[in-house]
Amino acid sequence: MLQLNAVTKHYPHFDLNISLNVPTGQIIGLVGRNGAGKSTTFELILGLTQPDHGQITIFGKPVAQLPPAQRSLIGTTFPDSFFAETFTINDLTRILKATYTTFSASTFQTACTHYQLPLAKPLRTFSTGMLAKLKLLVALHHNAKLLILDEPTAGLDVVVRQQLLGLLQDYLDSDPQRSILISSHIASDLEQLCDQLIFIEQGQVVLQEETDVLLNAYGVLQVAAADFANLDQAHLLVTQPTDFGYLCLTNERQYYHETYPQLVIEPGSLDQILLLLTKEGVTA
Ligand SMILES: Nc1ncnc2c1ncn2[C@@H]1O[C@H](COP(=O)(O)OP(=O)(O)OP(=O)(O)O)[C@@H](O)[C@H]1O
Repeated sequence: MLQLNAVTKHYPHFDLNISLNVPTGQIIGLVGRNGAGKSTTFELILGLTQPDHGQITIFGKPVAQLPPAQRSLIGTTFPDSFFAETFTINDLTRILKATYTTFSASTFQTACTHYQLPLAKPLRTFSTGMLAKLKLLVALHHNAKLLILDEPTAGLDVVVRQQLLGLLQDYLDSDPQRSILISSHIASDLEQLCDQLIFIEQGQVVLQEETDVLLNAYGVLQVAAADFANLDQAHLLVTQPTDFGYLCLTNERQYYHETYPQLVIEPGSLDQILLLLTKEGVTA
C-alpha cells in the first residue's frame, strides 16, 4: 500500500536514508527517539517536502502522481493551525463535509459525543487530550484506506493514549483493506497495536521486526566481563559495555537460555530494545 524505496533527504546536520513497506491490512510503527527522522519521513510521504533521491509509492503510484480521488483515501492528523480556537466541532463538521465527499458527518459527531467532546463549545476550551482525540476522529471519518499518523499519542496521559489506540484498532478491524503507519518515541505505546515495528536512529532503519517476534524471541543478556569471551556472539545484535560487563541484545533468547542456563536473560521491553539500538557507541 505504501512503499519507500531508498528515499534520501539531506539537511545541513542530518541525513535520512530509509526504505520501508506498509502492507495492506497492517499497522506499522515507526519508532525512534527525538530527532531520529520520524517527522521528516512523514513529511516526505505526505508530499510536504521532496526527497533528494528514491521513490515513494502509495496505492502503487508515485506520490506526486496520485489523482485527487486517491489522495482523499489518505488520512492524516491536521496541524494545530487547522483547528482555529474559535471553531466548534459543529463548525468543523461543516468544513470537513465540504472538503471531503466521503466525510461521514453523523458518525463523526456520534463518535465525538461518545468520547465526551462537546459539539458546541469553542476549541480553545479543549484540553490537550481532547484536541488529540478530535484530530484522530477527524482523520478516521473520511473513510481513508491509509492512515499516516505522526506521534498522535505524544504528551497524552495513559487513559487518553489507550482510548486513541483502541480507536485505531477498531478502525483497522472494521475493514481488512486498511493500513496505518504510526510513529512514537515511546516503543511500548505501539506494542499492542502494531504488527511490525521499524526502529530508526539518525535517519537510518536500525531494526525492522514483527512485534510478536520482538516480544517472544528477543532478549537482553547481562554478561559479566569475565564471561564475555566464552559467549557465542553469533546471535548478538548489539553489545553495550556497562559497569558489570556487557548488556547484549539477541534475537535468539531461547538459544541463550538453553546454552547458558546460568546467564541472566530477560525478555527486554520494547523501550529497552530501543535504548540498546540507539545508545551512542553501541556495536552491532
Ligand atoms: N526543514 C529542516 N531544515 C533543516 N533541518 C531539519 C529540517 N527538518 C528537520 N530537520 C532536522 O532533521 C532531524 C530529524 O528531525 P525530525 O523532526 O524528522 O525528527 P523526529 O524523529 O520526528 O523527532 P521528534 O520526535 O523530536 O519529533 C533533526 O535533526 C532536525 O533538526
